Amino acid sequence: MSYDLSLLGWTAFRAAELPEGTVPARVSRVDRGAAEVIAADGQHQARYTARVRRAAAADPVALPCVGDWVALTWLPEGRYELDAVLPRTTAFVRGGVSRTSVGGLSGDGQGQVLAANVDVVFVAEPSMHATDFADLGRIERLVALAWESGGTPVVLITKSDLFESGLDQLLDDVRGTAPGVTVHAVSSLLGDGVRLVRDHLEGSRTAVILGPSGAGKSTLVNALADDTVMETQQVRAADGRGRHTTVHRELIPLPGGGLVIDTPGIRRIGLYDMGEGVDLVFSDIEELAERCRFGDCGHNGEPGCAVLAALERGELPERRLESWRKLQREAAWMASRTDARLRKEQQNKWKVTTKEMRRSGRSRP
Ligand SMILES: Nc1nc2c(ncn2[C@@H]2O[C@H](COP(=O)(O)OP(=O)(O)OP(=O)(O)O)[C@@H](O)[C@H]2O)c(=O)[nH]1
Ligand SMILES: [Zn+2]
Repeated sequence: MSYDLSLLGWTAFRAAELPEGTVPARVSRVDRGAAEVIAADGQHQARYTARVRRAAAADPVALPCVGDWVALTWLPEGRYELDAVLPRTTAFVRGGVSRTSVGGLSGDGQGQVLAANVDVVFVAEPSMHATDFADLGRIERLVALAWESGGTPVVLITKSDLFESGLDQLLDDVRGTAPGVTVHAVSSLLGDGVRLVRDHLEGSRTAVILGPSGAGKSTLVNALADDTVMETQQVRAADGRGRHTTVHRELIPLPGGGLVIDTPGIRRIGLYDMGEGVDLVFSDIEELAERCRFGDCGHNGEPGCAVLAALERGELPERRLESWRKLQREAAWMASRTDARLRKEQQNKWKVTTKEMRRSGRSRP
């Protein structure tokens, strides 16, 4: 079995970063100490070299993850080893690392990368969920997370067939919630909008689908694949003892081109790590805030507050201001945690430096 890597998203840009004498491959799944990879000559299980293990011990962000492009080296005994993770263009990180670490493979020693090199982030929110309508607050949060990853968010209002009338009104509200983000209505059941979704994957782009349980994510992947990938992805593979174990495929190539990454971690991803993502989602409020009389206006009744004025004029929904406040608090809390860690790291670094100086007989400058 051979693979055309360009269909998996391999580009000349990435090829330029491949170390000489190594073979490129994309990670389709990770296990402890090894990854399943797809190379041009087929699928392999590749163990990590000492170099990769050392880097990961120093910072878990350096661990290979689903979607990574990696460099393999061929061993004389006839198997590949995974020797390097190529720079990531985007990354979903759990645990307090921001975009600055993407590509540089450096973090604060706490992060874990859930998926890498994701181009498109579909935020799936059902038009109706049990007896509730689409949750605009959840869309805001997931769109913020999408921006934070470095990928491009696209909001999908799923199960659009459950909405009789008023779908256009709902889509308008959603567009107001996520300025500058493409919004589609999708019904996998009727096939409505599925082509629009597929168009975002043109050029072998990689996507994830975020959204609550029951949003119709699996059904959508099936619709994209024109068959039941999600059922058939429970492929049975013989393990070393000849037993059959169920292997869940996490990097799913679609027949029409493009890939979807679907891992338990990505399914559970919630509200970690929002910094600049919040500002992008709430660009309307940020713009208003710039017109407040005081630069440090808290929008709590200060004179000349443009935010509250917009609220009074009915131009800014109360709900939206409240979600913004909530996200601001969460982002501040996340930042305080990260700052505490950074301070500690700085201290440790300083300790090492002074120790080295003492050893070399120099005193502090
Ligand atoms: N009416 C309607 N129902 C749908 C549609 N898409 C999915 N469903 C139904 O919604 C339910 C949940 O769909 P799933 O695809 O399993 O949802 P999911 O997001 O993958 O859920 P988790 O696996 O729990 O994360 C199933 O009963 C589907 O049949 C749709 O377009 N319209
Ligand atoms: Zn104000």
